Amino acid sequence: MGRGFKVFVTGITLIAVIVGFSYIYTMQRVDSMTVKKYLDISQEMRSELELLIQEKSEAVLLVGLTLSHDKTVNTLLRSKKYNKLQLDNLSRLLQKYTSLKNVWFQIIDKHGTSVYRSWTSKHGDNLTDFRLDVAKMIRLPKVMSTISVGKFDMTFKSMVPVYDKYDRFIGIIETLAKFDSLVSKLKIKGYETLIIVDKHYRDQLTESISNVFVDDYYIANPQDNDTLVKAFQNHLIDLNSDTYQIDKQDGYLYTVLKIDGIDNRPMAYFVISKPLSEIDMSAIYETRDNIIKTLVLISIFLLVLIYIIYSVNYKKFIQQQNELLEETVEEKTEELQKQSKKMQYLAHHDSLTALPNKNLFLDRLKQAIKHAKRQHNSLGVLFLDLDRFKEINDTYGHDVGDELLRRISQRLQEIVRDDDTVARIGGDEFTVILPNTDQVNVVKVVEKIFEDMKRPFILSGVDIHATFSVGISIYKQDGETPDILLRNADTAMYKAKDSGKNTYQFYNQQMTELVRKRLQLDTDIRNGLKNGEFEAYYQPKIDATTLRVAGLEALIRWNHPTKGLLYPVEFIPFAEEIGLITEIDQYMLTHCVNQLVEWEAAGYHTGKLSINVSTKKLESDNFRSELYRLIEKSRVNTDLLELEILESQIMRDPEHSIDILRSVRSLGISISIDDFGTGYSSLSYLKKLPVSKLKIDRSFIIDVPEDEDDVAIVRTIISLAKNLKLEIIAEGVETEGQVEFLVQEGCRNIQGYYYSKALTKTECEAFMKKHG
Ligand SMILES: Nc1nc2c(ncn2[C@@H]2O[C@H](COP(=O)(O)O[C@H]3[C@@H](O)[C@H](n4cnc5c(=O)[nH]c(N)nc54)O[C@@H]3COP(=O)(O)O)[C@@H](O)[C@H]2O)c(=O)[nH]1
Repeated sequence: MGRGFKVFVTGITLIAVIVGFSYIYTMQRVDSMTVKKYLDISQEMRSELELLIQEKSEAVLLVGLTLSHDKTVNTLLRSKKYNKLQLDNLSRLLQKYTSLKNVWFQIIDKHGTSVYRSWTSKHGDNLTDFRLDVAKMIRLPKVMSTISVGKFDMTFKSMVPVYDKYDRFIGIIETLAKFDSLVSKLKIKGYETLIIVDKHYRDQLTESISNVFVDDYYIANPQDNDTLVKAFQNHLIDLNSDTYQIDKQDGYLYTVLKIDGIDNRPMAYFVISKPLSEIDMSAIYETRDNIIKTLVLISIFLLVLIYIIYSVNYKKFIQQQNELLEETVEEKTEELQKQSKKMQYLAHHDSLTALPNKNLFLDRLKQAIKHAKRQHNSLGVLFLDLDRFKEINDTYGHDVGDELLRRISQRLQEIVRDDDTVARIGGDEFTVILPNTDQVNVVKVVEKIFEDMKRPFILSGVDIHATFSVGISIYKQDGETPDILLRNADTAMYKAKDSGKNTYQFYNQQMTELVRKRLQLDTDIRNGLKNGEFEAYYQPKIDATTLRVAGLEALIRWNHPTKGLLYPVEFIPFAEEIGLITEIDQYMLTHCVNQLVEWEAAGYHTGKLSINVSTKKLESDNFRSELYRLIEKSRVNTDLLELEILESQIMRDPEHSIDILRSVRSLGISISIDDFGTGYSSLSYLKKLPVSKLKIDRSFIIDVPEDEDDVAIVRTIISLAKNLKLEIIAEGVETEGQVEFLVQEGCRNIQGYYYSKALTKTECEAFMKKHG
């Protein structure tokens, strides 16, 4: 897991914890504030009630005290004329002018007998028998203010002793008042009040006013609040609770003020209520909202902070991950490439010798064929089968056999060129691709192999001689596809086996012979050049009008040690094919230039001596420098030197030929186009070529002047030479008619048997003396 992600998770967790704790704190804070609010309201309601009770008690006491000093009351008590008392009027006045509603009076004499009741005419009954407070007052008269429960209801009560002028106790003024005003005053303050008398007064309230009891609890003012009565009936109000109570069902807050009686037992309960909806909770909600707002702001701040830290870290993390990924991808790619290379290598190579196997061989052969096709070249396929390999295996064991195969493959690779492919396609079968080659060179490679195999392989201290039977197929005469070439080489290999092993065979039997001959020729030419078997013959060129020598053409002859005198046609084309023509040309150039120098020195009239040069020689890298050196060394008169180049060879690459011929021309040497008319010269090139002479090919001369077509061709060539201001010569002239025709047409330089064949040096010297 990245650092950025850790920061993110930690941050979110932190926010969640903060939000959680803050929520709990907020709720607790709201709860405690609500509790406090309810407690305050509860306390306020109680205080309000207590104050009202106190006020009411004091008011009732004050009325009692005032009456105790009233003369009429005093007189009446002393005279016992009680019926004269009219205190109900006082009740009415109080109701009218004060907040004291429903006030009653009772006058009790010093013996405890009720002598007057303002609410009834009943009197004369002694109260000490059943009223403890009255008995107490009689014994010890003193002012008493209390709340008490009678047989009608619960009331405020004051008892004030009355004294005569001699301070003798003569009676008691008892003032009674109901709670109505108190309830209505609380209502004004927004509180509903239910006054409940404890159940142990149940029996005492024989003439109860409200007549409503709930579980023997007397409800003093049921008419004031029906909801409260029902809540009490439904036990939603706990009378003994000394704190507030919440009635969520009806939406009220209750608080109970308990008042004990004179006997210290619970006497009455004032249930004060306030609708929850009227309690001002705005301060609490405001505080709650402020806390939430602060919380939200802190969370947003933390979120932003975390986002910034996270994004910074995340970018780093992504970058690290990318780098890591790149590294991993690179490593894996390298690994895969290595594995793939290894797999490819194994799929394409022989495990014993590490040589290409058959698959790779066929693939390489396919490529070589494509290349040969494009370049118009041939290629050779060798199929080598070890002779008597089974015997070697059986005699020396498989390990030696394997080692032999390994060593053979090493040697084969050393013998061939880098471009060649050696493959092992079977137990003792090897194949070789020799691109861009011909039959002769193929055989040379095979013979090199045979030569190398003459060296024994020393394995486990034993000299082992290995020989091969080799089959050869050549693209494209023996096949144009890898399969066919391989199959034909294989077939040829079997022929080689049948021919007694340790030999090679071309797929085409005649070719084997031909190649053998050519190979022999190759060796012979090299030896001939070394041994001075080649000789220059010279054929005179005659000016038919003067019959004098106009020039000489050097023509090669080969004094073959076994075959006698050989003409160029028997070896020049082959020498061109295998590249030896350049050495032959060099030999002729050197030899003829020196001969020319010699003849000139001797005073022979040679005219221009023309030497045949192949374009291979012309195009060779050092041709110009060699020629230059030769001229320098021999001090030959280059005006007497002419090179004859075949038209067909020039026209293979005329642009290139132009450059070379120009450089030759710059040395003062003339250039003649040989066999003109057969090489399809383009007139535009002809104009550009730095040549000075055209030689009409013998094939056009043979049938003139009889053949009209040849006559027309010869005329055209002569006319072309004239127009291009080139010299003209005809070759292969054998008859007088041909001479006459040519002279008549304007070609006076004649070469041919009519005048002379090619002559040896001595013969030529004699000819020149005669026609010089
Ligand atoms: N690169 C080199 N090419 C050479 C060289 N020497 C010769 N050649 C090439 O060989 C071609 C054949 O030459 P050759 O066999 O010597 O024949 C020449 C003449 O003997 C023959 N000739 C001449 N007159 C007649 C004739 O009246 N009748 C007839 N049947 N043959 C005749 O023609 C050959 C000369 O031809 P050309 O060279 O075209 O003038 C030869 O064509 C050369 O291309 C060499 O040293 N290097």
